[in-house]
Amino acid sequence: MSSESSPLRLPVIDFSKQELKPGSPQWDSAKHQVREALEEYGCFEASLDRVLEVRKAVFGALEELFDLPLQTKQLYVSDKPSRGYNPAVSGLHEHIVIDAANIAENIERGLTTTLWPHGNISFSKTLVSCTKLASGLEKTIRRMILEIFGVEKYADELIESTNYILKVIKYEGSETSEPYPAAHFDKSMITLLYQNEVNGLEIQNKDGEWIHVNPSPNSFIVLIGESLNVWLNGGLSSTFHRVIKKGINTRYCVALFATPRGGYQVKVPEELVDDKNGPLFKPFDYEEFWTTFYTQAAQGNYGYDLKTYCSV
Ligand SMILES: O=C(O)CCC(=O)C(=O)O
Ligand SMILES: [Fe+2]
Repeated sequence: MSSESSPLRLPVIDFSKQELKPGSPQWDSAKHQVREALEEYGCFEASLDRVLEVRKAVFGALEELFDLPLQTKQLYVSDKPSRGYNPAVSGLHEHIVIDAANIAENIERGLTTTLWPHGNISFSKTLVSCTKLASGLEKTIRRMILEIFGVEKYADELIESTNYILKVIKYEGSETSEPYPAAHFDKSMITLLYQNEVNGLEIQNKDGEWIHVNPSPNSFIVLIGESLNVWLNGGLSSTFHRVIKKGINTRYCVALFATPRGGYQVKVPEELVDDKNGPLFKPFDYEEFWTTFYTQAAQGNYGYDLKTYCSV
């Protein structure tokens, strides 16, 4: 297995067309490309021209946010673990995680007025529009994937039981080549990433090669998480990825994790199970998994994964 970054480009699939409606020729063509990209790379770039209208504002807003004094950023707390403000890890990486970010109020009142008590309308508007674009795109992609597996009848139920978690990340300039985060699978169903011009993300293809991702300014990077892998009874691999940021420029990234909502039982559909292929996973509740995850982590087991948690 090579650990070198390869100059390969991820497939780019265009989602900009307004008439992208299920059943239309444009839809079927994009769906076909999604299938091929996932088979080959387990990942792709989804281009959405509308995001260019907010690009400058998004990274301006992130800069404004992370430039706030530490004491101000620390005011944004959450009663759920790993949500809220997380200070710089080894001085290089800090992030803020917002739960149920598709509800505008959680950004407008939950985040913005905590950080700017007198309000900051342009910050809220920018983050809300970016989240709207990303969650809309995620729904389209998820529906296509369900169609590919012939289980689209579950699309509404699955999408309605989604918690969209927004994570905004700053990677400080440094010359280190240590991966952070280290190689991992996301636990989400699908993750969408939108970054500034500073690269660093690498994804591993099915041959074990690390591909250095160099996305276009109008592209979201689409990753498959472990929840979707489990729900499809192992039918789709999740994307193994890491970040190695080189150079002194600051990298900003917006990550939208589409995760199952707590209280919803994620269960492999009966259509994906037959006499030959039994269910590989037991039904699970995403938030209960995290409770076990943190218990394991407290005992020193940091690599506990969702597939281990719910495998039959
Ligand atoms: O910054 C990135 O591009 C990816 C971050 C990531 O993988 C994560 O937060 O799970
Ligand atoms: Fe990740």
